[in-house]
Parts: sequence; structure tokens; C-alpha cells
Amino acid sequence: MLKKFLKKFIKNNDSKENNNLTEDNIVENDIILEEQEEILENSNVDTDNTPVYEKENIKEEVALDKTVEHTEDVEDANEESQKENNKLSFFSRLKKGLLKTRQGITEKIDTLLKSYKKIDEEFLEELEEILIMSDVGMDTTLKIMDKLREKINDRKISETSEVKEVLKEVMIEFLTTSKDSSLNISPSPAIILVIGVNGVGKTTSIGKIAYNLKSQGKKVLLAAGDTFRAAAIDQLKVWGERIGVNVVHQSEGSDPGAVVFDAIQAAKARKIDVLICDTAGRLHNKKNLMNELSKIFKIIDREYPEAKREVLLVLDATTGQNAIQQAKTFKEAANITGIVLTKLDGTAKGGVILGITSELDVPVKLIGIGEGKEDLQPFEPEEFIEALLSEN
Ligand SMILES: Nc1nc2c(ncn2[C@@H]2O[C@H](COP(=O)(O)OP(=O)(O)OP(=O)(O)O)[C@@H](O)[C@H]2O)c(=O)[nH]1
Repeated sequence: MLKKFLKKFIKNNDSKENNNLTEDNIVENDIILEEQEEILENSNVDTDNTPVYEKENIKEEVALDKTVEHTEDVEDANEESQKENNKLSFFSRLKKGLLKTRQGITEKIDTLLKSYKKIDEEFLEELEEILIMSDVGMDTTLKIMDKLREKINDRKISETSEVKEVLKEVMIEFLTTSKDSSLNISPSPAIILVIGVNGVGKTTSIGKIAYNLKSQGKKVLLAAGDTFRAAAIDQLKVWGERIGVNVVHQSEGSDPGAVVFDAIQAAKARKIDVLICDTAGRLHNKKNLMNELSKIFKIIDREYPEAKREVLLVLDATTGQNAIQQAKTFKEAANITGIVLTKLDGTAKGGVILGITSELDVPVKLIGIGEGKEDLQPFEPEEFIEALLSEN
């Protein structure tokens, strides 16, 4: 380090003072350089063999490092507490959003628990009824009840006061599929295809996902692949402007495959991290839907094989059991990698989430609890069940 500094110092001086170097003064300079190095190394060496000059520098570097470390620590702590706050505020918003579902499930379960002290068949049947009535679905309710009975027997539980914790455990197990529930978008590039019938919240969800990814520092591009309605294109453009993300679009009625093709070329040229494509979700004819989607998949296969791929199906929680039916149809037409469940706020049918994960074995990756750009969050089974079943 010292040698490097000296050489640089002397060479700088040389170049400033001596623009016309001769062979002789180059040799002379080399000798001076050697001598100065020797002098400095001998005179300014401390007991630990570190030159004083270097030591001063080290001190400054350490002090600087400490300041940087401290600033980084403070920044990390701020970031952590910001994350914690966001999580907390999302949890309370989730709890608030689930109010109607909580009224349908939790309040009824709490009343039931108060009216029975000991677990008996009548108690279990009433519990079963509450779940069925809350849109969990018949099949899933029966499976949940079987698992609950099994755990109650194994653990020799007889008091109803202990049932809620076991029920939470069972529900979390049902909400946790074998598949990864995080978005498969790293390393970039990635393409997310968003499918679902009209009105379920596709465009809004795309806007929210793009906003989240952009906030994480990712370069995002949107493609208005729902060319069936001009309003759908305009709506995506409005979201794009709102969150500062570009939208590739063509006119109403144009070929969705062509829009996706253009968007892929733009994504490659602009080194985009995540390209999110809207699609038209007409369900009246499964064959049409399949044809349209398979055309888009072929284009992605051919033009963007290097991109990680997510196919997200958007479902509207307010439609209850219909959402499961829709999901089954879409599952036959496309290889769905995740579900976005919207409008969990303001519905008493939130229990449908249990039916979706258990009947389809596709993970719910994101949940929507409002119309704002921050009202879409990764789905976490424990957090969700806590927000759903905890008291008050
Ligand atoms: N309360 C609430 N409303 C939502 C949520 N997600 C979407 N919406 C609203 O649902 C309505 C339909 O959303 P869109 O995003 O237009 O749905 P889409 O599936 O794109 O429908 P088309 O544009 O008709 O294809 C809009 O008014 C949204 O603001 C949510 O999580 N909660």
C-alpha cells in the first residue's frame, strides 16, 4: 500500500514537473523512489511493524468503517422496523378486511365454545356446520374435521377451550401446499402471465404487483394483453401512469399474442427484470380460452425461454365456491403456478381460501384486501389464520 502510494506520488510529481523525461532522469527517479521508500519504511515504523503513516490511514479507515457500519446498522434497523411496521399495519388491515369472514366463522366458533365445555359429537357436528356455512366447502370441511378429530383423540383433549388452537393448526396445514408460495421471478428476467375472468381484479392486481416489485428496485414492464375491451387497455395504462411503469399496448381487438411478442422484445431491449402480461379471461368457451393461452405460451417458449415463468390465476373471494369452479376450469387450460385471491375485504366468504388450496393443490401466492396499491401482499398461512381466528 505504502509503495503504491509513493510510486503514484512521485510519478504524479514527475508528470507535473517533468514533461520531457530522459533515460537518465527516469533512472534517477527510480533511485529516488527506492531511497524514499526505504527512509519511510525505516523511520515511520511502529512497534507492530506497521508504518505510522499507514497506521494513521488505518485509523481513519477504521473510524470511517465504524461510521459506515453504524450508519448501515441504523439503516438496517430502520429498514427492519419499517418492514415490521408494514407487516403490523398489513396484519391489522388484514384483520379488519376479514371482518365479515371473522363474523361468519370466528364469532360463531367462539359462541359455540362458550356453550359447550366438553367435546362431544354434537359439538363437533355444530363446528362442522359453521365451516360449511362459511364457504370452506363440503369436501374440505370434512377433511378438516377428520384431521381435527384425529388430533383431538391423539392428544386426548376433552375440553372445548383447547379446540381452537388445534383447529388453527389444522387450517394452517391445509393452507400450506407442497409447492413454493413465493413468486418464482429470481434471478431475472421473469415473465408473469395473469389470467382470470373479467371483473375478478386482474388489472388491479397487476398494478399492485408491479408497484410492489418496483418498490423493491426491480425494472418492471406491463403488457396490455387483454385486447378484448378498450377499457381494459385504458385501465392498465392508468395503473402504469399511477405507479410509473411503462405499458406495451396495441388497439382494441388486436392479437394478444402480438402484444405479448412486442412486450417481450421491449423487455429484452430494456433489460427488464419482470414483464407482467394481462390477458383476456373469457370463460364462456373453454376451447377458445385454451387456444388463446396456448398461443401466448408458444410465443413465450420461443421468444423468451430464458425467463422464469409464473402463471397467476386471479380469483375473487366474494364469489365463494364459484371461485373454486373457475379455478378448476382454468387449471385444465393452463399450468397455473399460483393464485391471487382478491377482495378478501368486505366478504363473509373468505373461508373459500381453504377450499382453493386443498382442492386444487395450487398455492395462494398473494391476497388482496382493498383497492389501494399497497393492498396486495404475499399470503402467509400462519398470519392469515391468526388474523382470522384470533379473538377481537
Ligand atoms: N375491495 C376490493 N376491491 C378490489 C380488490 N381487487 C380489485 N378490486 C376492485 O374490483 C374491481 C374490478 O377490478 P379489475 O382489476 O378491473 O378487474 P379485472 O379482472 O381486470 O376486470 P376487467 O378489467 O373487467 O377484465 C375494481 O373496482 C377494483 O378496484 C380487492 O382486493 N379488494
